[in-house]
Amino acid sequence: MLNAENIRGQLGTKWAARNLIFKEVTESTNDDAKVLGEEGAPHGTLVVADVQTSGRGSRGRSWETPGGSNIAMSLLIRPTATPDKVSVLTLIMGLSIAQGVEDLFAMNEDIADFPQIKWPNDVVIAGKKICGILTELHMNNDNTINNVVIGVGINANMTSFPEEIEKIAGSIYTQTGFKVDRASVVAACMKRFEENYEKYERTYDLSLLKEEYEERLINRDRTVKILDPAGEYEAVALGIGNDGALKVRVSDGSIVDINAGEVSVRGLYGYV
Ligand SMILES: Nc1ncnc2c1ncn2[C@@H]1O[C@H](COP(=O)(O)OP(=O)(O)OP(=O)(O)O)[C@@H](O)[C@H]1O
Ligand SMILES: O=C(O)CCCC[C@@H]1SC[C@@H]2NC(=O)N[C@@H]21
Repeated sequence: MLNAENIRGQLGTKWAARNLIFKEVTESTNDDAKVLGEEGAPHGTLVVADVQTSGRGSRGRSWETPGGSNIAMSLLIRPTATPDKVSVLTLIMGLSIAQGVEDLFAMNEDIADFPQIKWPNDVVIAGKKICGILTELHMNNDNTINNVVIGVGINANMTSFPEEIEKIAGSIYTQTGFKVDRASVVAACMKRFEENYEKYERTYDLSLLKEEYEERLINRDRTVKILDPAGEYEAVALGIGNDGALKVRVSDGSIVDINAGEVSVRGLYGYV
């Protein structure tokens, strides 16, 4: 069962999620974390909800978190870095979720498909997205960072999806056949995030995490379609840079950096 007591009981972290706020129902945990940030909540504060009624996705889209089966959570971080070093945190969270979910299944030989990452931060199991991440930066008036809210929606045990997302979305359960204890998922992912964040803090980039990220990069060595507002083109994904950009080889043979934001990346024959 997803509640504060069960999460706390399994939490092996020093600071991540140590200040834990659990809500049965909320509009958006990203908005809750933003308010807590304004009120001075500490680094590592985590808001978790069972039901989210106005969940926000990327590009102004909505995000479904029906009760009883999924996880909506937002982690408040207070990085002592400049704003240009913050965008990699969203990739670091994607990596942490993939690792945390895998940790739960590490001993289970029946599970063939372990979590991968579709750049920049969608966590994918057996070709379907089981997690989306929405990171929001909150600044002070003097252009320094006040806090960063990393919002994570994990489809844990959900079995039916709205028609519009049926082809793309799945849950840990639909993709592995195993029902997961949501409190364990939260604890495992927070543990991984804490370890990864401490590596990030040594360089403020991905140099110490790039290899682990690239091992899970589903786009690697594949031809992808780059959906640039200026036009679509195909390229071969090679890996990532320390700044989180996707490195691709374009048709003239040169290597180009793709930055997350305006640009989307798709497989040639579908989502991945
Ligand atoms: N629980 C859910 N699981 C998966 N997708 C969901 C869920 N709820 C809503 N969605 C929506 O499904 C769509 C998934 O789209 P998709 O992952 O392809 O795009 P994206 O990652 O937001 O952006 P990009 O175009 O950069 O890939 C989004 O519109 C997302 O908001
Ligand atoms: O579209 C995406 O892929 C990103 C989805 C992010 C959803 C999470 S759920 C918890 C947090 N609160 C929100 O309103 N959105 C994020």
